[in-house]
Formats: sequence, structure tokens, C-alpha cells
Amino acid sequence: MSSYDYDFFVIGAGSGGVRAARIAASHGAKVGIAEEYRVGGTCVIRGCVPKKLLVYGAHFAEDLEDCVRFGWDVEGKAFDWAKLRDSVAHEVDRLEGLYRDTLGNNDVTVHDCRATLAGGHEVALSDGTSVTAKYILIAVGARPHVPDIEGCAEHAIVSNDVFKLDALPKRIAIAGGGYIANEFAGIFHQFGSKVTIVQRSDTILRGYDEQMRDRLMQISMTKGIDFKFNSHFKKVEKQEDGSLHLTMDGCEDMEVDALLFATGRLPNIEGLGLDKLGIETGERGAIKVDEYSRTNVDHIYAVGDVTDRIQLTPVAIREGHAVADNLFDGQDRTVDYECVPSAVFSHPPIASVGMTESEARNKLGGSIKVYTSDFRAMKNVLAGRNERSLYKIVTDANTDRVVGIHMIGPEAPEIMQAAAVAVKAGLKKADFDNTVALHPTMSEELVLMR
Ligand SMILES: Cc1cc2nc3c(=O)[nH]c(=O)nc-3n(C[C@H](O)[C@H](O)[C@H](O)COP(=O)(O)OP(=O)(O)OC[C@H]3O[C@@H](n4cnc5c(N)ncnc54)[C@H](O)[C@@H]3O)c2cc1C
Ligand SMILES: NC(=O)c1ccc[n+]([C@@H]2O[C@H](COP(=O)([O-])OP(=O)(O)OC[C@H]3O[C@@H](n4cnc5c(N)ncnc54)[C@H](O)[C@@H]3O)[C@@H](O)[C@H]2O)c1
Repeated sequence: MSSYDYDFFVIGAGSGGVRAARIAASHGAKVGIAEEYRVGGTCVIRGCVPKKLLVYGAHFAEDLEDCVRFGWDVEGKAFDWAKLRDSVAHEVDRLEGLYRDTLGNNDVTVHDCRATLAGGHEVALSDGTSVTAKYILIAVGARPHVPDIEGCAEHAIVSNDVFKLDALPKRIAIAGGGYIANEFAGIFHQFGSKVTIVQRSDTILRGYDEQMRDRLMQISMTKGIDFKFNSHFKKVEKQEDGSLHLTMDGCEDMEVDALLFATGRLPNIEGLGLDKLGIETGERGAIKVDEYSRTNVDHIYAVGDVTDRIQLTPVAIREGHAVADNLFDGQDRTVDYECVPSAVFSHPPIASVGMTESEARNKLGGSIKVYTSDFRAMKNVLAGRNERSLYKIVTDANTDRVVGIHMIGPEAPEIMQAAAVAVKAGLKKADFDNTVALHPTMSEELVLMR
């Protein structure tokens, strides 16, 4: 008999935590999990899933414009935000139920409580009880970071709030130039809001290939999304009519109906009791872990956004899965962070895997070859939508190996998942050339670039 209540206790039922709990239980461990908000975590409740559903909803705005040239005459077009918001919320409820069922079916005990480390092997729960576990996994994720600017805390919203808005703002300023800023800029714009992105530097989507970012910016600007670069917020004030006056540094002051902060996410470590065990944290409060996701305290592990390695759901899931396999199935697994594909679900979306052109140039000493295809998707041509796609393949000139693929255009993330397999497998440009095109598709461009 174990002297602990559980073999494994997971704090946080999000992407990483749920996977770790389920796999550990499937290996025969006695598992408990604590969730302070809703099972499913950021991705399911207020991230990837509801965001993608809003992206789908927003896309109809373009489809309804484009369909005219395809012979459709749709009368009485109108958009009802409350209807979409509530359908999305309903789907999220359904998914949360499925996640709970999965945990239950695997005999994982769910504690609907906030959990904190109490010292040693003990975890304190907000219902006043406490439990002990041989191993503890911290999978508490991250939360939106809102800088300390006068009026921001009271008047700005963050991505969590978007899914609950009573009404769409007529004018919205979005702070930040990353994933969330560009995704929500596309969503709000398609729904008819006037969108202004305010970025503190002179570029968006740092880390993505420069040409893809430029193309997104150019398309977004043509659509009517405004960008203010090298700009900062000095003060946010609510006016009598409910609108916000933004006092700016670097650009003109603005009047908007909503201000969304999308300036990064910070590890959720506040009040977690890390100090009780001397668990080390690094930059921005991220819990420091080794390649096995083990902290400096032997029986405490951490996965996902709280470790700030790559803040993506599939990464958190892999990390959680590996911890469970290693602890309860005697495996020796680490997560491979090379060639993790990623996408920005902007309008149009960007997708990427491997090195950008400039990264490859730096790392491979300039001996690279770059192939690009700049084209208008067939559907856009007939629709009269003057929006060009751009695909890029970066190769190591010495070996012909494809080291990066970057795309912006319709369905780029769907195409990228398959292309990423080829890059991860180390295929050469010649392998792409040897593959017969699948016609007529957009993805055939990947095997036609010469
Ligand atoms: C708007 C948005 C869109 C996104 N879109 C994508 C996307 O398209 N693709 C993608 O791959 N990634 C996306 N992400 C990122 C993705 O959601 C995260 O990387 C992922 O959810 C991280 O998983 P996690 O397990 O580390 O944490 P989370 O999923 O955040 O789970 C942590 C859980 O812990 C709970 N918790 C925190 N503290 C405690 C405590 N003390 N006690 C009990 N419970 C606690 C939280 O309530 C939460 O449920 C998006 C994020 C956001 C915000
Ligand atoms: N499609 C996806 O996979 C997806 C979607 C959304 C979020 N995510 C994950 O969530 C994380 C958080 O997303 P995010 O968009 O908040 O962060 P991010 O790190 O992508 O972007 C933050 C942006 O805010 C800017 N910024 C920071 N402080 C600022 C300030 N004071 N004023 C103005 N701009 C400022 C930064 O320069 C940067 O451009 C991402 O890193 C990503 O890993 C992924």
C-alpha cells in the first residue's frame, strides 16, 4: 500500500495536465487532478477551440462576398454576434463534458478546486482539504499579461473576455503584434469592427518569416486594418458615452469602444507555493525544468505554458504524455522541439515549420537556397479577391535538405500539417520535385517550385 493518497497529482486540467493524468491512469497509477476553473484549460475553454470557431464564423463574411461571382445571390445577409457567441459557448460546454468523461472513464479523480503546493508531497485544496501524492505535476498554464498602464486594469479586456462580449465593439484597438493580436484583428475586422493594432516595435509576429509577415500586413492594411508601430499606451480613460480615450506615445490619441491586450502570456505561478519547496523559476516566472520536465525538486514535474518552452497545445500534450510514460510505464521519453509546426489563424492564415530564411542564412552560413511561389488561389481569382498567397521552401544548399517551409494563404495550416512531416523526416527538395502534383490544389505549389 502506498503511503500517499495518490501516485500522481496534477494541478491544472488543461492540455498538458489532462493528457498526463489520463495516460498515468492508463498505466495503472492512482491519479487525482485539480482544476480551479473549467476542465479543458485554455485551449478548449478560451483559446484554440473557441478562437478557431470564431475564425470560421468570421470567414463567412468573405465567403458571402465572394459567392456572388460564383452565381449565388444571398438576400438579407446579417450577422448576429450573440448567436455565434452562444453557439461557441455551447460547443465549449459539450467539449468540457467530454474531457470530464474521459477523466472519469480513466478513474482519474477530479477536484474542482484551486490547488497549491503545501510543502513536501502535500497539495492544499481550496475546499479546505489536502491530499498527498508520490509525484506532483504542475500544469497550470499561463495568463494574459497586461502591462501596468494607468486605466488598463479597469478598462482593457484580454482574450478570455472576447468570448463573452455582450456586443461587438464598433472600434477596437488591439495591443500587441503576436498570435492573438493578429488572429483577433482578423476576426473583429470580418465582423465589421474598425480594428487598429498597436505594436510597441516596428514589426508583427516576431519569429515568423519576414516575407510572410509583410504579406499579412499588406493584405490586412488593404482590407482596412490599421497598424500603429513603435507606439505605447500612456493612459486609458473611460468617457461618459462609454467609449475609451487612449492617450498614446508614438501615434495620435485614439477613441475606441474596446481595447484588447494581447501582449503575451505569463506563467501562472502566483500563490502556487513554489517557495515552500524551493522550486526554481527563470525568466518571466517560468518554472525551470530539465528535458524530462522535472523541476529541481525530484518529485515535482511541470509541463506546458507554465514552463514557457513553446506555448502551444500539442507541445503541452506531448510533455504531459512523456512525463506519465516515464513515471508509470518505465519509459525514457523526452520531447523533440525541432520542427514544431505552427500557424497564425489570421485572415489569411500563416503556417510555418522549421527555419525561416534569415534563420537558415545565419545558421547555415549563407549556403541556402530559397524557392518561392507567389500566386493567386484559383478561388480568389474567380471571386475577384485580389489577395495573393505566398509559399516558400528554404533548403540547405549543400545537402538539398528542406529546412523550412512557410506559407500564407487559404488553408495554409491544413496544408502545413502534412508538409511538416516531410520537413521533420529530413526530406530533400528533390523528394518534393519527384512527387507528382495533385491538381488543381493550392498545395501542389509545394512540389512545383523550381
Ligand atoms: C486565445 C488563445 C488562442 C490560442 N490558440 C492556440 C492555437 O490555435 N493552437 C495552439 O496550439 N495553441 C493555442 N493557444 C495556446 C494554448 O492554449 C496553450 O499553449 C495550452 O492551452 C497550454 O496548455 P497547458 O496545459 O500548459 O495550460 P492550460 O491549458 O492553460 O491549462 C492550465 C489549467 O490550470 C488551471 N489552473 C491554474 N492554476 C491552478 C491552480 N492553482 N489550481 C488548479 N487549477 C489551476 C487553469 O484554470 C487551466 O485550466 C492559444 C492560447 C490562447 C490564449
Ligand atoms: N495559433 C496559435 O497557435 C496561437 C494562438 C494564440 C496564442 N498562442 C500562444 O499564446 C501565446 C500568447 O499569445 P500573444 O499573442 O499574447 O503573445 P505573443 O508573444 O505572440 O505576442 C505578444 C506581442 O505583444 C507585443 N507587446 C508586448 N508588450 C507590449 C506592450 N506593452 N505594448 C504593445 N505591444 C506589446 C510583443 O512585441 C508581441 O508582438 C503565444 O506565444 C502562442 O504561443 C498560439
